[in-house]
Amino acid sequence: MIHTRDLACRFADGRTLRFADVDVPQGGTLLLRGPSGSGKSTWLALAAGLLSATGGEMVVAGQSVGALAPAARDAWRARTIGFLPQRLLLSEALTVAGNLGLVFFAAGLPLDKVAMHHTLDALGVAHLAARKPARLSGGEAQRVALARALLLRPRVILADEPTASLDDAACAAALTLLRERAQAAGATLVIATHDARVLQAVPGAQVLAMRGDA
Ligand SMILES: Nc1ncnc2c1ncn2[C@@H]1O[C@H](COP(=O)(O)OP(=O)(O)OP(=O)(O)O)[C@@H](O)[C@H]1O
Repeated sequence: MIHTRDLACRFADGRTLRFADVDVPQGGTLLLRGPSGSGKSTWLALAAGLLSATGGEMVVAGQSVGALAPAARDAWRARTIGFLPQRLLLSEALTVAGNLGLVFFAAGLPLDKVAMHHTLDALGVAHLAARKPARLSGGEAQRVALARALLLRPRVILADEPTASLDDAACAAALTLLRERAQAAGATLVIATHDARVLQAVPGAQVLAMRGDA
């Protein structure tokens, strides 16, 4: 679940973004919509505890994010949030398995090779475990990044522009995959997008429309 009240973020230069309240039940889907610069990435960073709100409250998976001390926030994020960034940020120096292994390291958990295999297998990419990211297709790399986001069964999945630069067929496939996997895990799904196709492809989702009134 995600719940916000009077959420605001003031930057060092004095500009302030204010966000409308949301109440998303566990397992629900929220679309963050708005033009470039309207605050979608900022909202995601607040939800992940990567940025601190300067006003209001944000509760994610039962935790008031602002109430966590920085070190506790890192551990909480690693165990609670699955992040699918726009640029997938796979380490080119590591294999697919190595990239997934970093998730356990970040969460302070022992490596679980069985969970890694199951998660990759559920996304149809277990056979790529020994490959380096440079040898993956765009679609394969996105599945690997999604596997990395889902690995610890996060309560919340944050996806930043997951359909940017995808053609219509790939866009539909990516959204179906994202929703299916979120549903299977019972995770709350947040998709930040300015892609009009996403709104049609995710009927019934809550929408937070941002105007960018910084
Ligand atoms: N550190 C910062 N200091 C000052 N202003 C900032 C800072 N970070 C972001 N902003 C401003 O806040 C606004 C929202 O930025 P944000 O990246 O959240 O928008 P966005 O909707 O994700 O954009 P895009 O779709 O282009 O990624 C923009 O006007 C941006 O310039």
